[in-house]
Amino acid sequence: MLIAKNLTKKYGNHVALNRLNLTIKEGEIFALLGQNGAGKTTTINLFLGFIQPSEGTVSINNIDVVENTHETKQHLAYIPETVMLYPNLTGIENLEFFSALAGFSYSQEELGSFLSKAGLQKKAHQQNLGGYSKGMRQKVGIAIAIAKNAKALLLDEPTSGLDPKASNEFSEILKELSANGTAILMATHDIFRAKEVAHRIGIMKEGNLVSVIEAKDISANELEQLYLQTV
Ligand SMILES: Nc1ncnc2c1ncn2[C@@H]1O[C@H](COP(=O)(O)OP(=O)(O)OP(=O)(O)O)[C@@H](O)[C@H]1O
Repeated sequence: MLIAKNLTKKYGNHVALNRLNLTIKEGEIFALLGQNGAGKTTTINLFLGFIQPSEGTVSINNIDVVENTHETKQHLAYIPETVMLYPNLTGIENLEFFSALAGFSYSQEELGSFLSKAGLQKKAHQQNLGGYSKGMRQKVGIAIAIAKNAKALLLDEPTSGLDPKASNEFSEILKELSANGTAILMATHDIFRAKEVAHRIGIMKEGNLVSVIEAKDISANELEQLYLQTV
């Protein structure tokens, strides 16, 4: 569970995030939409403990991120726009390395099964990351989340630059993770993907979460109209 209470981030006089109140429950996918500079990445970085709040609190599974950054990181997986992995290691070696960093030791069979669950074709497991497409790298990122048994997954524009098929596959994997109880927060510019994958959608403007919609209550076209009227 991800909780922000009155979460605020200021840079000097500039309010990047203003009194955000948000709870994302186990198994829920929440998509954040908003123009450049609206505060989406700031929100994600606060949950990650990369930056400190100016006011308010942020917690993961009821553990305060500021007070226990190290502990909350163990519950988290993070997929940025470009997943940073070692180009000279294979998919399975990268997964082994990042699982070990998180304190997990898995057999080659287990590591392979996580990569397969994340949708990576078997023949790619033993290939160097340097030759992977963006979609394949994202899948290794997902496999790391599975290997860590992450309770929360944070994604910053994960489907930007993915082709429609890769993007669709990625959405399906996110749905599977949510069905297994992972709380997912995803910042995106892709309105249609947000509608397709998320349970709830928030629209941010100038640091404020101005609208929260249940995805099932709105069509993709209505969401686009609402977005354009809001931002
Ligand atoms: N380190 C920083 N110093 C000063 N201002 C910052 C800093 N980081 C972010 N900001 C400001 O905070 C605001 C929110 O930025 P943020 O990156 O969260 O937006 P975003 O919604 O993720 O945008 P994008 O869609 O471009 O990724 C912006 O006005 C940005 O200029």
